[in-house]
Amino acid sequence: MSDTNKVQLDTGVDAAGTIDEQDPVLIEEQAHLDKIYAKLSAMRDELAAELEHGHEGAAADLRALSDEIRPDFGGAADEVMETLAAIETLNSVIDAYNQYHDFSVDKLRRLLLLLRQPYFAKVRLKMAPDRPARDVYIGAAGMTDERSRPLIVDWRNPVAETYYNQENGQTSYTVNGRTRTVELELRRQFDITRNHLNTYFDTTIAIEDSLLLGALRRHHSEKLKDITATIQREQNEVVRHEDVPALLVNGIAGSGKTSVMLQRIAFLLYRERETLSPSQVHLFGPNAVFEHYIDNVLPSMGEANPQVYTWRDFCEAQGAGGRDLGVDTDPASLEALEAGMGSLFLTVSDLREIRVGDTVLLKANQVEGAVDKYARFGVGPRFCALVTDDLHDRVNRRIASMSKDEELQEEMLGLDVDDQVRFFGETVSPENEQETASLTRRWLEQRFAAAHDEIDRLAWLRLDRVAMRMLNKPSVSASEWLYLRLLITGRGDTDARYVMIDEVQDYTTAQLMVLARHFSRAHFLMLGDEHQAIREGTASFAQIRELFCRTHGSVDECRLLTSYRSSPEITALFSGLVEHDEPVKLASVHRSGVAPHIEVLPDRDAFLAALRERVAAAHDAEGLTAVVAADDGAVSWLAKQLGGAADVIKNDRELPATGVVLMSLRLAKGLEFDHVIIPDASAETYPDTPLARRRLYTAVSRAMHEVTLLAQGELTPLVSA
Ligand SMILES: Nc1ncnc2c1ncn2[C@@H]1O[C@H](COP(=O)(O)OP(=O)(O)OP(=O)(O)O)[C@@H](O)[C@H]1O
Repeated sequence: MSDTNKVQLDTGVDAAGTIDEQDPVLIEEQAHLDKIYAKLSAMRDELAAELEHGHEGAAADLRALSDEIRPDFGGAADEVMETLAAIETLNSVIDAYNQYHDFSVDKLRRLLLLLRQPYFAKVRLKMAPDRPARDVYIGAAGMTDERSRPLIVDWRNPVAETYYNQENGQTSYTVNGRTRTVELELRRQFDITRNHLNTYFDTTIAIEDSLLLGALRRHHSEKLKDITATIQREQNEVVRHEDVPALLVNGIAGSGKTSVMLQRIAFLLYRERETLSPSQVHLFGPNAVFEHYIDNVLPSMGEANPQVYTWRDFCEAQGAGGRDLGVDTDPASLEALEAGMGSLFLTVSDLREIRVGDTVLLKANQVEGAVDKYARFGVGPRFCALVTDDLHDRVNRRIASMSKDEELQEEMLGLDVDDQVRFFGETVSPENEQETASLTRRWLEQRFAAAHDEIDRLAWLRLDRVAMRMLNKPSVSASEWLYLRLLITGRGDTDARYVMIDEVQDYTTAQLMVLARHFSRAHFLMLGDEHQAIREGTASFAQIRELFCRTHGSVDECRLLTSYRSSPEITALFSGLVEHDEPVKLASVHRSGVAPHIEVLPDRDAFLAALRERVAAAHDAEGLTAVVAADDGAVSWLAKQLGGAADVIKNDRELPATGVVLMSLRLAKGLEFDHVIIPDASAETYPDTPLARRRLYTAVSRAMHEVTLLAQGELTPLVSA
């Protein structure tokens, strides 16, 4: 936080930290809270009762309405019309009930959220010089009273921007693209638990975020928490950023990138609630431990989680699993595939028959027939769409001819009652040859429905073989396979609206090329820290910018330069590791803490004794300590040496709240701990190379309050003892 930020002026707490019960502001605000809390409670009770009775009422109404409908499709035209009209009425009544029900359930969800903490701030705003100022209370959700007057405004509402701007006096907010200038007379923060006002903070001269400092004093928690009440100004610029095709956030370790990304998802789900569903938002994280770490944030804000993947999950979901994952694929090979499309011709050995189980529905030469028919268009999206349609037709024709096969007809006639009901919705007894054939066809269509899915997922094309030939390589990676499929089909996920990539500095240009093409219509939010690129060969921010300018037209950028995680001492240690030509000034908002402990041990015995001593001490301390080793080999060796003293974290494990864990740097990505012990801070593991520098920066910056570096033999030249 900058030096210009001053301590707040008024609070309900005196210098000794005791609450002044006589403080008139505290009394007035507690009275307001009592009133709002009582209203929220009454609304909750009323709505819960209404929903309960509504269920019974709705069920009775629907029964009565459906009793009135006499299905009559065989009678005169006007009777049929009448029946159809009655069904339509019934459907619209059901829709109305559903809408009412959805609205009520959503309102109840908001009420329950607010009853935990009705609001966390208020701003007093003068909307126009000749109008009196009005108070706006801001909370995790919005709520109006029975006359539609706002009781609490959602933090994502445009007017709440005046709180996050952290400006006193003249400030502004944007509604529907128009900027409104207003006068902020008061910005008051509240610490509230249910109906109890613990304290408040007024920030009337310059802004210091007292709530933030309070929030940061706490210990590590096993799950990341939302930061709704304390989003800082630079972070708010990302959360409320206008909707652009690609937004790249470059932020130092602990600057809140992950938190900001989740707040932005909540913001988008609110602002676009009419059209955006969480399933249209895709989030890429570094590993499964991280996935568990963040999975509570959106639900705690009353929003559903998006689709979360690691690169591996994505490849597997796309059917590209089982290959090398392509994290080292050279972008040049994807470019070579693209360049090779113009001269690509398919031969019969590139094609595969279409089968379901043991039944071959189309032989490879029949598939070749479809391919040859459209070869003149050249292999690509148009060709692919035409071949696909043709293959669907061929499968349908094949099923039609199979339905005349006597053996298959016999098989259909022999279906037991359960299967008949499953396939036809009723039991059947065909009366003539035509009916038998028609039922056999319906049955075969369902039995071989998977053939159509196979056609759509390009099972008829031996993509690996084609790619190997184009690249002249003995095998292809998942990245190459996926990219070629995208080039041929021209379509990835066209329904996706937003793709969020956390830790983007760990992706290669090739991986990002695949994602940019797969989610070609989606808007991207990419967040990362170039100093935390822990693998060789990943994309630089300049390369990311260049790629997305090409694929998405433009890239907007935001920077986050304050660490909200680490103490000033730890921030100084990891910012000292940033390569020197970078003119960045990194800051911590924390009060001073403990100096880093750096110890060089002469031999293995001395090293292990020191490590065991530190681990034992960590068990007695509060919070969670992580021993972060450079790689999996080091983790195995240390696990043996430490015995049960440290809990080894492998992929897909949740973090405990306290104790000591042992994990590799790769898995520690994106996480944080009260205390980090780096057991291999030697010159051998962390030599003076740019990669080792970034790896050490990443390891050190996982620490909130304490960091210990132990080196056996020579200390890494990157730090001084
Ligand atoms: N505005 C804020 N208010 C309260 N806490 C915050 C705020 N911003 C960040 N934090 C806290 O700081 C810590 C770091 O945040 P986060 O993990 O989102 O940072 P990051 O930039 O993704 O870190 P890294 O890149 O090092 O993994 C978290 O504990 C988060 O809750």
